[in-house]
Amino acid sequence: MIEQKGILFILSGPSGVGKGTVRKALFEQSTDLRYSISMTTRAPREGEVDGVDYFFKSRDEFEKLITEGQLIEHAEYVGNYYGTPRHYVEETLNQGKDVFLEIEVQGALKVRENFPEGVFVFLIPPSLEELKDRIVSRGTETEEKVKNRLLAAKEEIDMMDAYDYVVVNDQINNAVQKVQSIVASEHCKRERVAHQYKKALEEK
Ligand SMILES: Nc1nc2c(ncn2[C@@H]2O[C@H](COP(=O)(O)OP(=O)(O)O)[C@@H](O)[C@H]2O)c(=O)[nH]1
Ligand SMILES: Nc1ncnc2c1ncn2[C@@H]1O[C@H](COP(=O)(O)OP(=O)(O)O)[C@@H](O)[C@H]1O
Repeated sequence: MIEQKGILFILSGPSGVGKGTVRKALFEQSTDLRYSISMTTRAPREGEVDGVDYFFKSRDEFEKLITEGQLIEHAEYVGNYYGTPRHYVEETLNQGKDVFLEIEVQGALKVRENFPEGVFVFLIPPSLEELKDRIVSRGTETEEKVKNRLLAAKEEIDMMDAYDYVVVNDQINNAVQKVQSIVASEHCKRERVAHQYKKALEEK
């Protein structure tokens, strides 16, 4: 048996850029990636299922998870906590399977501290005007909140340099294809297959 850890992929970017949309489209196609379902204190939206979209927690439960060190990272975002479960991510990577996180920017920067070998992908909008249109058309924010999110987005876009890859979300399918290319290219980079051949030859 060849022991090889899986790769941790992190998709991040400003609010409203389309992270959720791209992630869902990616997972609708066949992929070997394992999606890490986050914990949150936000209330479920219509149609959302506990354990599928998120693990929905009370604030007390969430704070307990933080103190127990059960989260790799957590962030407070628009009044709610969001966090990545440690056990699932570490266990899955140790089984040699790739894990995919879709999280906001503060959390992604924290993941980088613990998983420097992770692959960080930053999703950007084709333009700030387009980002504004997407946030407005989603219809989940008041005018004031749209303004705040755009201000935050400008600061977040400045953090682009901290990432390994930048993907422009012009068309969903283009963005999904680019993410898939990144996954493929990272596999080649780490020479998983080459490594396996080498090992197999050594064992002969
Ligand atoms: N830091 C962090 N952010 C997360 C996590 N899970 C989801 N998010 C981000 O939290 C933000 C809010 O998500 P959500 O409430 O589902 O609303 P959305 O804005 O419609 O995607 C999005 O930017 C998600 O990418 C997590 O585990 N940690
Ligand atoms: N490539 C795209 N072209 C047009 N609209 C998009 C695209 N990607 C996402 N959207 C729309 O933009 C809005 C924000 O997307 P969402 O996935 O909720 O963003 P995020 O998860 O980054 O906050 C949604 O209404 C979504 O349908």
